[in-house]
Amino acid sequence: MELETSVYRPNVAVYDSPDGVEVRGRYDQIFAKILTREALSFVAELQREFRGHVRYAMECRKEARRRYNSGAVPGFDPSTKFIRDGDWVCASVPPAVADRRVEITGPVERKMIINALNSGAKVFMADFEDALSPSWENLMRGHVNLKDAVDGSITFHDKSRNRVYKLNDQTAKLFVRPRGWHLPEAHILIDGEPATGCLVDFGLYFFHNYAKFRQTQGSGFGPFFYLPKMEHSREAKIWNSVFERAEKMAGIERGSIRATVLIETLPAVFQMNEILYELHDHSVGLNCGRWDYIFSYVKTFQSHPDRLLPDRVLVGMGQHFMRSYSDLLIRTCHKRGVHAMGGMAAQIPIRDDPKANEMALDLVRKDKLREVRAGHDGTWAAHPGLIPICMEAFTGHMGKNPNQIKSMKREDASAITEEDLLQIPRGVRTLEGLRLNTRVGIQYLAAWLTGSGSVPLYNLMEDAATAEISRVQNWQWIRYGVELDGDGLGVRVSKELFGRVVEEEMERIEKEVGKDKFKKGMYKEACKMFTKQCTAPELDDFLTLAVYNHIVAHYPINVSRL
Ligand SMILES: CC(=O)SCCNC(=O)CCNC(=O)[C@H](O)C(C)(C)COP(=O)(O)OP(=O)(O)OC[C@H]1O[C@@H](n2cnc3c(N)ncnc32)[C@H](O)[C@@H]1OP(=O)(O)O
Ligand SMILES: O=CC(=O)O
Ligand SMILES: [Mg+2]
Repeated sequence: MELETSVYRPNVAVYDSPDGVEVRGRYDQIFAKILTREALSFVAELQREFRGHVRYAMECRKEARRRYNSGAVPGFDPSTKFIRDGDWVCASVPPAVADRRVEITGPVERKMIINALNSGAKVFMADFEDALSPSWENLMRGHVNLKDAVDGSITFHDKSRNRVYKLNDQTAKLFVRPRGWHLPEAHILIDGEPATGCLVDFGLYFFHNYAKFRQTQGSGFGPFFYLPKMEHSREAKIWNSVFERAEKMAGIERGSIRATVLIETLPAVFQMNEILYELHDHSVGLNCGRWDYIFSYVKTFQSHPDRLLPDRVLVGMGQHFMRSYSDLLIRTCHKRGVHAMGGMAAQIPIRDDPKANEMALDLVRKDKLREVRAGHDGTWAAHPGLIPICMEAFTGHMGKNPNQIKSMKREDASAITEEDLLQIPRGVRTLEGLRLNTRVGIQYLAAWLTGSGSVPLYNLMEDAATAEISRVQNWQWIRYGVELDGDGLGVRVSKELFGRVVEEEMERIEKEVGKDKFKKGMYKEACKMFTKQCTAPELDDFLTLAVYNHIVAHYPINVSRL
């Protein structure tokens, strides 16, 4: 089916919402096939049953932050030692996804979904999170696209190239990543309050696709999910209950739904066993979400000027704290019988410069070889052009074995300590680091405000997670008047210096993108928002949450109640 959304005509049609549910997003006949009364009722049930738990979990995050801001550091929880020491395993891996050596990721955009499913990767993670700007249009089109993808009917006509895209016979297995617990969905009110974004993403996708997915993709299991940005196992416990609730509603076996949790916050690295324990029969592993993890390191230690990061480009997987995190994740997953997935190298193919392209591909190759040699069972690719390199690295090492769960136990990694996981990364801080953070942060935000959640910038993939690093690092450097020790100038970061950097980088952006695009884009608005966030007295928790209102488009309040 080709997706053609219709033109908005006020007051002619409304979504058929159940009691207590109000849809404030634009009406569209195509969206109405997703926002059915039954699907909205399911989302409302999830919201009503779990909103108290979510609220409590978010309060606990705030409480933990208060402790870290008063000097505490995260660590293993003595009260759950029995879980870490216990001899238990998760449910066995579903055969359909035993082999996940290369997973491609991307936003739930129509052409990209088809390209990703056809890419030759074993898995496609369709993203409502880091790679998506969660506007109403993007979200609803995303659901329409996924439904068409799961039932196999998805097509796309690229009119400019007169090219029709459709699915190959063999496609990647689909995982869906809903938003994090912290994000609301302001276009759907339940009992007068914005719904929890991830319950909307999960609920709508599950409701419409579970049956077909289990028949065609999951060989009796599924649907499959990736779960982002959790900070504690109590958040995994909520997901586990959501899954049980969904399975009950659908009348399918407990343990059908499977999820891989991204370990991408610093507190969560101390909770990996506990997270797997909570999800148990619903788990299919953990993944190293390295970019959010770096962001979370800065956020957790926002008030610890003795734990500053060096320039963003220097915080790679070679840093002791990053290597320890990935090694302990492998050890934990393999002890519990599930996949230990690697992460995303930020390099993407560079079309117009063969030498630079070769260097970028070589960095990806090295990163993937490090992962497979360490014992990871698979990895992420941001672009179809990287799949052959990732495949080669993993297949070269694993051969025909679908994974390394049994063969790479990594018992040596049991010795990893809290000190290893928290070790301060080494490297210098430079004015160029401050400039790059600023240039990237502003351009990413400008893209996000206009509907793009992942973009190529300076030959790297940038998404919400990578942009967050730029924002929080700038904030911390300004806050503590950090000395930029890497360029021999000994300059200290101040609001004045940052102000000058912003001005100069905006001029540079204008030159780079061209006057016309600069004028038509949202660079000035993005600059204002980014500057405000970097200089705020208190660090905002999330960039995308702080600016979310700018992409909320409520249609006439009375429309859904006519
Ligand atoms: C930290 C994290 O959370 S990582 C996970 C979240 N981030 C992501 O998923 C990023 C995914 N990747 C992307 O969004 C894109 O690759 C970008 C933005 C980085 C680069 O995009 P572009 O510059 O447009 O790529 P490019 O022009 O080289 O694309 C070439 C082709 O590959 C396709 N393509 C590029 N990336 C992807 C992808 N991830 N999935 C599917 N197809 C893709 C394009 O659609 C295009 O197809 P076409 O030739 O049929 O028109
Ligand atoms: O979601 C992945 C990350 O690296 O962040
Ligand atoms: Mg992430």
